[in-house]
Amino acid sequence: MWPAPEATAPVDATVPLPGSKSVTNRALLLAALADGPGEVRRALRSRDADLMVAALRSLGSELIPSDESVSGVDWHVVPGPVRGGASIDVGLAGTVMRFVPPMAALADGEVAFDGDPHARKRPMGPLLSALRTLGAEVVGDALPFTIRGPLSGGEVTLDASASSQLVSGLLLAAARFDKGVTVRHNGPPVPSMPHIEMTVRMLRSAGVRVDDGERDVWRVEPGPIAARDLTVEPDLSNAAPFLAAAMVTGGTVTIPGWPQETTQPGDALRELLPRMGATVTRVPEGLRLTGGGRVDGIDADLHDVGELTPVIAALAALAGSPSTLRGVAHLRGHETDRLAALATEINRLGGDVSETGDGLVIRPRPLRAGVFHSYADHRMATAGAVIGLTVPGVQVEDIATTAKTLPEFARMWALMLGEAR
Ligand SMILES: O=C(O)C1=C[C@@H](OP(=O)(O)O)[C@@H](O)[C@H](O)C1
Ligand SMILES: C=C(OP(=O)(O)O)C(=O)O
Repeated sequence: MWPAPEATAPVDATVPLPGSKSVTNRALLLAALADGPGEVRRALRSRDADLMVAALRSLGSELIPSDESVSGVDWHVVPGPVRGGASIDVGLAGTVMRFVPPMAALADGEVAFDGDPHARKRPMGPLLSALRTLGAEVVGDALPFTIRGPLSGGEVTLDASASSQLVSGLLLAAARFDKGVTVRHNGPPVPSMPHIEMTVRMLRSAGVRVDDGERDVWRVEPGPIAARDLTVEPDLSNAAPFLAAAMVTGGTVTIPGWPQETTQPGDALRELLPRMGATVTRVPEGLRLTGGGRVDGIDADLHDVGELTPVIAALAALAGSPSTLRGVAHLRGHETDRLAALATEINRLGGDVSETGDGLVIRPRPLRAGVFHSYADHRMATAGAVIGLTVPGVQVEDIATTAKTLPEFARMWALMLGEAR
């Protein structure tokens, strides 16, 4: 149990954030598939990133760290032929469970995958069926499963409405398939499209030809993936709880190094948080948010930026008017069923949250002390921390689960509050 610190004054802090999980894990995998040694700088060090590093090493690449500090690590990556015989632990990392199997299908031996208990429930079926269609032998439709390549590539249709990562995973390794790949989505809209855009842009930056001109169709041409020297952007989704702290305390938080242009969904905070009453400006130091002393409810479709939902829901629970969050049915397949978890935990503290088919309706009520469970979900834990800023006596269970993407969270939170004025 972590007694969530209450804010005694408006926060006034600059919060440097480590690298993006999504960029780090794509960059490492592309470096391991590249045509020569490359560098991934200021990479995130966290459970999900460590699992990716271990997976790539067990498939035959060398990853050598240098310049390691709390803000990240520089990796020198020496790609090797993709080899079978490995057993890969994906933990609870969507980026490992969906991005590594298509790469493993390049090996001509068997590769076994398993993960945390809840990882076995996360959607994998459409990706594993796609790998079968493309020529791999796959045993299993969810974790645990085994893959035996090599596959040849070609055309495949899948329903990616459960997760954009099902598409990203296929695209990331596809230039190394003999025939490349054409992926067609057929089903309800794909969530988290900015993450597919991130995949496409990172492939193009590595010299891979990608055609995404037709809606829901992606074509990756076979060819080399160029070795690169890449610096990872700060994780903008992990900016959410810190920016939220400025909102609920009527303070100011500055995030250094906010990119001018990015495919990270966290960039949508610049638009969403002003709709909830914040003032957001770009300053020479980075992105600055100032809270107005009160939080407004919001009606928002978060389909493209689902990973922001837990912190937005926490803010909504502390707002002065009701909120409706829509378009996020796929959050039921995230680290936990996030819609059920948010409703249960906010209601446990005296809130009034109901689940809809694709989101949440949140009617603010005065909240009281109690335990906020995190369900092994880093973003549930940070949502609990936000609520605890203004509700005395909130205890967040398993704050250590923030290590999935931000191992230093509790220390950074204390540091931010220490800078309160
Ligand atoms: O490709 C990625 O890096 C991610 C894609 C999204 O997954 P879903 O499409 O499953 O929401 C996002 O929620 C996740 O945190 C990271
Ligand atoms: C959904 C998330 O993670 P994952 O990469 O495991 O899907 C997330 O970080 O919010």
